[in-house]
Amino acid sequence: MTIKTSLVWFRRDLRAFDHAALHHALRQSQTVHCVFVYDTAILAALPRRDRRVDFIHASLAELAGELRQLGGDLIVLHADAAEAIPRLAAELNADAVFANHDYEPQAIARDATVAAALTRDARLWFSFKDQVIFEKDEVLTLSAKPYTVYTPYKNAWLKKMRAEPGCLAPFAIEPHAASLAPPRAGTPVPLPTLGELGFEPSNLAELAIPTGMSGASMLFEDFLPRVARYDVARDFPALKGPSYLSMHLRFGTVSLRYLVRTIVDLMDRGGGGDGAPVWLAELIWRDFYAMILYQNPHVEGGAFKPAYDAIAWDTGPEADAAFAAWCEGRTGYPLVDAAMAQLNQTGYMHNRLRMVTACFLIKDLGIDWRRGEAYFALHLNDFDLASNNGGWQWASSSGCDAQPYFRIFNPITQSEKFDASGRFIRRYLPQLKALGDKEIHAPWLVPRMLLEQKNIVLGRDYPEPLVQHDEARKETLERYAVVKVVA
Ligand SMILES: Cc1cc2nc3c(=O)[nH]c(=O)nc-3n(C[C@H](O)[C@H](O)[C@H](O)COP(=O)(O)OP(=O)(O)OC[C@H]3O[C@@H](n4cnc5c(N)ncnc54)[C@H](O)[C@@H]3O)c2cc1C
Repeated sequence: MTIKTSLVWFRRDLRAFDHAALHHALRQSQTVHCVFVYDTAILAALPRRDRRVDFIHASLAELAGELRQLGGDLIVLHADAAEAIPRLAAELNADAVFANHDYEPQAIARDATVAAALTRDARLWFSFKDQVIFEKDEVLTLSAKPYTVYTPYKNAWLKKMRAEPGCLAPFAIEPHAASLAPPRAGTPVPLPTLGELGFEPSNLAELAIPTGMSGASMLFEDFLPRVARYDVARDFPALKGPSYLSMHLRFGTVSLRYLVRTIVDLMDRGGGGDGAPVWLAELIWRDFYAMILYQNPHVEGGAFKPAYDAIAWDTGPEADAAFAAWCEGRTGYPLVDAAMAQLNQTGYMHNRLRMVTACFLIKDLGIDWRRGEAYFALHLNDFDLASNNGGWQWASSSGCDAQPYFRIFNPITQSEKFDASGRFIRRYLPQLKALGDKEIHAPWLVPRMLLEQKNIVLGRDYPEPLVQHDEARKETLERYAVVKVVA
């Protein structure tokens, strides 16, 4: 079928290469327009200084530039996307709109609204898998059911990837770029400024967080020589262990197919050491959680295992005060507080620390995991509903393949093990700098006199611990007794 005019709607796929929707639109259409919508339905809930909006803003400038290099253009709107896309399709007289799949419940509902409006206008809606390698029900158990346990899912995923190598093939853009619609009369229109969108610049540039396709490529180049040691280095927050690509995967400034292809090729050539398969396994976790959310939309707001919804969490002013202390990094547990400072100052948090802080909120403070999930959603640069929910439900033991409810991280032991010399803690809690490597993990255990010598007064320079871990642990085991029978 040849379509006269199409519109490609960019969402979480801000790149001009290896792009499923753009590839299909170009191959099937005579003329292809491209659009990105700053969706007021999403932006309304965000703080006015948001690194993600900054990131999108910078990444769109690069995307628009790339599309122009290819002979096309990027239309950028600031509107309610569900109304704006059918309206723009009508204005352009587009016969079809192309986009890539999204698996979040609100996005699925929005896309259904757009598709219905297009159909009413006798236009077509096409969407494609792009942000994951395998989606929906592509990886099923032998009894044709969705997996709920990660390791067998991973094995089936790997087997399918080997059996169908085409799943990693790139969706070429350049050879088909002649179909891109040239800039319309009166264009290029300058992209809206952050101010015009109602936002202020965040500290993204100050943090030197690389943006756009070039930023993603730079991070991956930097990571490749380190991948062989990823299996070890990834657990120590003071080290440059992981790839820092999560924000790019979130906004699609990098192609997941390219990442997987590169790592698999490396492994096939005997490279990548012990780290490459571990890193690949993390990318598979991402597919796994996207599949879990798609198959079980009830996880947004409720426990994957419904029995866990019966747990009574602490509420009221004391719980609110404890939650505020956790958010602001004032729990008195240095590793937890340093991790929260990292999140609050940079929007990133190391994976080990996401586990530690989540576990602390739920199992030391007795606070509903959904409150922590929402806080992360607001502050994480890489916030992704599926992975964030999966991570929180893992920590609260309510998720698929979660840690057992009786497994409760000891925040001091975690600190001694994964930040033994306190390097990470000192980076974010300079007021504890003077403490020794052994003392820094639990300052309240350090004799007062010694603290005084170091000019540290608990309660003045750093908080007393909010709870005693051993007592909190006992309370948590009692709290979880309601699920014991079904766990
Ligand atoms: C409570 C909690 C909340 C989380 N929230 C998010 C979130 O909102 N967005 C997000 O992308 N990740 C989330 N994660 C997963 C993980 O912490 C981050 O993906 C990782 O820290 C990002 O850093 P990186 O890119 O350097 O990762 P790397 O270690 O380099 O891993 C490479 C990529 O694999 C994927 N990945 C790694 N670990 C996981 C995982 N456990 N689950 C799913 N995908 C994974 C990410 O896309 C990541 O960019 C969460 C984990 C927990 C425990």
